[in-house]
Amino acid sequence: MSPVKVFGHPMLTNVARVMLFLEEVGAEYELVPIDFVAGEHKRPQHVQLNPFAKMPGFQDGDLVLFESRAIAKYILRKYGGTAGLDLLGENSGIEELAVVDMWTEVEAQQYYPAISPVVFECIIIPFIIPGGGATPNQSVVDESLERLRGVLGIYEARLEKSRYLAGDSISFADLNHIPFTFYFMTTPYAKVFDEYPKVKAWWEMLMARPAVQRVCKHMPTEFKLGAQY
Ligand SMILES: N[C@@H](CCC(=O)N[C@@H](CS)C(=O)NCC(=O)O)C(=O)O
Repeated sequence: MSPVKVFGHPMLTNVARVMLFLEEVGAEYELVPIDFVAGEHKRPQHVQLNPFAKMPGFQDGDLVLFESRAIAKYILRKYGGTAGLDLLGENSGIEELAVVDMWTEVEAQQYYPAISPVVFECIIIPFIIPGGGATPNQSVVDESLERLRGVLGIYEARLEKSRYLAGDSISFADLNHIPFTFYFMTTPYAKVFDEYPKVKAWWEMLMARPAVQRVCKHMPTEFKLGAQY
C-alpha cells in the first residue's frame, strides 16, 4: 500500500489539484474515497486530517497536510526531482523563481476569485452540493465574467510574449488553473475564452498533457439534477 493517501472525491477541484501534481511527478498514491454527499468529510476521522472539514486530506507516512496548493508544492519538492520536473522553478535562479511565484499568486488572488463564482453558480451550487438545485444568480455570474475578462486580457498580453505564464516552460502557476477552468469550460460561458486566442491555445496545450487527461477523466462534463457523481 502506498504511504501517500489523498482523501476526497476525485471530481472535486481541490482534490483534483493534488492528484494532478501526483500524476505529473508519477508518484504512487492511494485515493481514499470520501462520500461528501453523506457528509463524511465532517466526521471526526476526516477532521483529524483536515481540521476545516474540507477535502482533500493528505497523508504521506506520518505527515498530514491540508490546503491543496501547499500539498501540491510538497509533492513537487518531494518527487519533482526524480521526475526531472522543476515546476516550482526552484532549480533556476531567484529571478525565475520569483516569476513562478508571482504567476502562482495571480492564479490564487486574481484568476480564482474571478472564475470560481461562475463555476459555483452554474455547477457546484445547483448540482454538486447536497440539496442544491438553485438557479444561478445572474448578477453574480455577470460581475464575475467582467472580472474574468479583465484577468484574461492580462493573460493574453503575457502569452503573446511567452509560451506559458512564467516563461517558455510550463510551471506550477499554469497547472493550478486546471481544476476550475475545466469546469468553467462546461458552462454556457466557455466561449469567453474564444475572445483571447493566446489564452485559448495555452489552455488547449495544458489540457493535452497526459497527467491532466488522467485526472480530468474523473471530472464530469455534464450535470443533471439528482445525479450521483
Ligand atoms: N483552500 C482549500 C479549499 C478546500 C475546499 O473548499 N474543498 C472543497 C472541495 S473542492 C470541500 O471540501 N467542500 C466541502 C464543504 O465545504 O463542505 C484547499 O485548497 O484545499
